[in-house]
Amino acid sequence: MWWRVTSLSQLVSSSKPSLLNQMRAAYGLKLWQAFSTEDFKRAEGGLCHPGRTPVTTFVLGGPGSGKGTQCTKIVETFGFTHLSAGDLLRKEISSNTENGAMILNTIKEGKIVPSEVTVKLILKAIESSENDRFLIDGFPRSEENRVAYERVVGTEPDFVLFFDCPEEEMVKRVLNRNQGRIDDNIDTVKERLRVFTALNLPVIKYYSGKGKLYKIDAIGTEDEIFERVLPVFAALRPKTCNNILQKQAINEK
Ligand SMILES: Nc1ncnc2c1ncn2[C@@H]1O[C@H](COP(=O)(O)OP(=O)(O)OP(=O)(O)O)[C@@H](O)[C@H]1O
Ligand SMILES: O=c1ccn([C@@H]2O[C@H](COP(=O)(O)O)[C@@H](O)[C@H]2O)c(=O)[nH]1
Ligand SMILES: [Mg+2]
Repeated sequence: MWWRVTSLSQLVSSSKPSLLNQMRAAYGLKLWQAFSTEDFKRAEGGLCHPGRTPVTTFVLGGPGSGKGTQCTKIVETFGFTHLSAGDLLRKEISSNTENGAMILNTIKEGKIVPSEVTVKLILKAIESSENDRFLIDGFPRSEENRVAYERVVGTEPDFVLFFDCPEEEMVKRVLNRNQGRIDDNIDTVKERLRVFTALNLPVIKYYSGKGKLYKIDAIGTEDEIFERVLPVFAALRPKTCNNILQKQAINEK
């Protein structure tokens, strides 16, 4: 069985010195500005300012499994910044950027946008944030995405949540979502499920093998599911919840 709940002692972030960090220090560049498409292929790792070691969590699961819903709750309770790869891509469409039309077609078809586009958007969002803990929702979608992220960023996620939901329930949720999403229709959902099984499950399996995966049963009410998520983040409390603890201490005085 390849599902394995990781030991809590592994929730420690790591950083690597990198060529790009040195370049950025020298030229005042943000990492996402520092590579062109060509550079992207050979970029070395390195995400943040020297000494900045953000906690990153990938949040995975099929379409409609409840990733976004649970991320909202995690943000409220544990002060993470929620970066939904899908939302970042949809913003490109609504802002009419150079990749907007390509992204729109890819999402309509339920396929995966090229890694260089998505990784760049994620890096830009991380680097624009003051926070040091991030939920990266709906990414990586494929092994190719994963390898591209790790090559550019230079670190792996600290841990990975996987919302495990039966297909029938996912289809029901997506078709009832009512948020006007172009991909919330039965044909696109079928393709998204196919892509999830073919390309995303191998990523989930990879992190399971590394002992980084937390598999969460995604059936139940939103609150019941959040109860299952809580223990994963409770282990991070001393490191990641200083603000919350400080606020509590002030209020208790
Ligand atoms: N536990 C739940 N029970 C029933 N409905 C839920 C539950 N959690 C979320 N939903 C609803 O299901 C729909 C999909 O949820 P959500 O958008 O969080 O999924 P997602 O995994 O982010 O999907 P996608 O990958 O398509 O973005 C939403 O309308 C949400 O309100
Ligand atoms: O890393 C990513 C994330 C998303 N996409 C595309 O966007 C849609 C919608 O994503 P959600 O996470 O469900 O909001 C997805 O089906 C892909 O087409 C992507 O290509 N890469
Ligand atoms: Mg979502």
